[in-house]
Amino acid sequence: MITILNDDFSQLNNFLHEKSFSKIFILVDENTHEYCLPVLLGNMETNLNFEILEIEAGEEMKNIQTANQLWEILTEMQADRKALVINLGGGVITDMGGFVASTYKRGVQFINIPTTLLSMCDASIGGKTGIDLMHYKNMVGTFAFPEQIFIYPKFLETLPFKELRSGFAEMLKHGLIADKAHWESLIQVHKLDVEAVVPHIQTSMDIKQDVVEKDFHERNIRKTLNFGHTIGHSIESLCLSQGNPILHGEAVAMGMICEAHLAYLEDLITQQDADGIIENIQRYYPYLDISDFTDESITALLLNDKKNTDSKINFSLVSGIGSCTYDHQCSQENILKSLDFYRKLNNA
Ligand SMILES: NC(=O)c1ccc[n+]([C@@H]2O[C@H](COP(=O)([O-])OP(=O)(O)OC[C@H]3O[C@@H](n4cnc5c(N)ncnc54)[C@H](O)[C@@H]3O)[C@@H](O)[C@H]2O)c1
Ligand SMILES: O=C(O)C(=O)C[C@@H](O)[C@H](O)[C@H](O)COP(=O)(O)O
Ligand SMILES: [Zn+2]
Repeated sequence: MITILNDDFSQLNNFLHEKSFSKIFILVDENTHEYCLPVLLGNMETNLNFEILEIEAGEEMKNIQTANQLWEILTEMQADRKALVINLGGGVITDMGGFVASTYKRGVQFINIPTTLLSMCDASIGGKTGIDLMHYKNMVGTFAFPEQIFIYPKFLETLPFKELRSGFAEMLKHGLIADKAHWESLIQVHKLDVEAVVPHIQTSMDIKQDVVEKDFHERNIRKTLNFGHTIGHSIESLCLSQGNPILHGEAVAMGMICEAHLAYLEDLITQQDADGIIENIQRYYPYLDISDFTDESITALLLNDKKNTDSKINFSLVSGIGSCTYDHQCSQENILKSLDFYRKLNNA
């Protein structure tokens, strides 16, 4: 269940009163510790004891070493099965905290309080938890629903612009795969800021939730939420492995450009639709330099995508503005052409 919090956090306090948790563990990173934890603690009313678990910020932390440290801390603090983990942060915190909670003692309850646009609209919803493995994205994880998701849009007021723009990419994705009207209202945003995006959060949340309700375990339609991610994740992984991470939404924006062109090459959309998608994404996202990455290095990562079957790369590709296919196998020639298309945009 998703609740938009009032300024007094009463819905969160009611939730804490109604359930009989033994203790609370609040997971934050250094930034959400500074900007969001004081707001939470200033409004949280509970007689339960709580501990703060802090990790460094960034995708580089979303790995087994951090998970292990958190499992060890929970053990040392004698967290029992009635403990509650509160994930207060962006997608790194909700992915990591959900993973740690859903595996510790075979699962303790957790709630998500997302603090980035990306985690409000996407990462905190849907129960995909996980960590990266050898820079491969989200390779180890669980499907585990949070008990509740509490959204407090005012957290966005301290979010850096690049992070806001990163989250906007997942919102654009929601429009492209499922709701043309959402896409069309998003591309009316000329100045990307908190005021402009907040009115659109609910629609994005609804699209994500609706897809997840139909296919929690990603056996079919949930794969559409991966539009832009097949190529996007491979570039995100390569940047991460070079010690030069890019933001998830930046990778998804780049991936959506390649995959929109790929959808055109595969006769799924018209050139006009492909161009419209690409030009609009380019309005918000600067060109991402992929000149360091060879076709071979990108293909090697594509071959390990989680959607693959029988050693075949299965793409989720838009089939119009507001609709999306999945399990679409493309010719190798077209995949490479789509990368080449992106490289040439640098000089266009
Ligand atoms: N599980 C899913 O369904 C799902 C969906 C989309 C993305 N993801 C994952 O989410 C992650 C990206 O999430 P993200 O973009 O939220 O990144 P993030 O968690 O790294 O947060 C981005 C940055 O913003 C800071 N921050 C967070 N809230 C803040 C606030 N209110 N004010 C100031 N600074 C703040 C963080 O400390 C961090 O530096 C990736 O690992 C991606 O794979 C998961
Ligand atoms: O919820 C989903 O399903 C998604 O695919 C949402 C994506 O935006 C998100 O990045 C997710 O973490 C990707 O999952 P993965 O299974 O491709 O790692
Ligand atoms: Zn994503």
